Amino acid sequence: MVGTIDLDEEMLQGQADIWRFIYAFADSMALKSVVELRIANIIHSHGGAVTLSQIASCINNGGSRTPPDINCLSRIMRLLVRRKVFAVQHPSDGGEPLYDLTHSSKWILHDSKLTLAPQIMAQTHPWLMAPWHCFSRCVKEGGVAFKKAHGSEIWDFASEKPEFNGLFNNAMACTAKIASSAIVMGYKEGLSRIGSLVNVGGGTGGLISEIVKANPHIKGINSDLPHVVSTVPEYPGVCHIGDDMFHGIPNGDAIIIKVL
Ligand SMILES: C[S@@+](CC[C@H](N)C(=O)[O-])C[C@H]1O[C@@H](n2cnc3c(N)ncnc32)[C@H](O)[C@@H]1O
Repeated sequence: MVGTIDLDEEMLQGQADIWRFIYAFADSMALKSVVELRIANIIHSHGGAVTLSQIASCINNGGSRTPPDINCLSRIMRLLVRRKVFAVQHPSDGGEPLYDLTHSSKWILHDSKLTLAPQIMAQTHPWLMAPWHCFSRCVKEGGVAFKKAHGSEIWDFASEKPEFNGLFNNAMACTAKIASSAIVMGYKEGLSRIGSLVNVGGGTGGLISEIVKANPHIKGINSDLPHVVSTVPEYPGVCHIGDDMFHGIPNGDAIIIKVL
């Protein structure tokens, strides 16, 4: 048995840190719940700060006659106010607190051009959470956490499960959209000098389509695995090629690879 612990100030701080780590997942779970409930969109659609009752009245309960649990909602919102995802004002007349968006919650609006909502839904989904439970096995046995959790590599799993394929590709597409304007600006000069560009592992093609939109002289080629390109939308000036990059990469003047 390890010796007794001397509970001095540093040990107590150490204990507090461990409790914080134990419940660190609560932040992402609370975030997931407000994305599922579309709380940021509800506040946004009111055009300003709103009460919890107003928010609750707009939650889509899927036709259920049970009203949303405001007490539960208030606890989730209290945590996310603390994390600065939402802001709260307490009216001086003692009226109900008013909740508003912050710079963080503007990133979790559904259907916004720049949003991280699909990324939150993917990363907090049990499919993508399960591998995190396999870290110690990875240390003991070696190997990849995703395969330990699901029995197959992530890309094979995606090709067999359309729902996971969609969830993952939407998450990638939203982050590609966020980065695309910086890439278009950052590589402006290089892009002006090429006639064709291949995005290897380009997912659903959002990045290459933005590059081609800003540089219509470029022929864009989006290359990814067949189960990904079979679901992608058409973009003017972009063709999609479904292949394994280890078997070959389509010809082009230049290639771009982002997060592979
Ligand atoms: C992490 S995602 C990134 C997607 C995109 N590049 C982005 O930044 O949003 C990795 C992509 O690589 C693709 N990929 C994985 N293995 C591949 C392979 N062997 N050949 C072609 N694409 C592959 C996946 O299907 C997926 O779309």
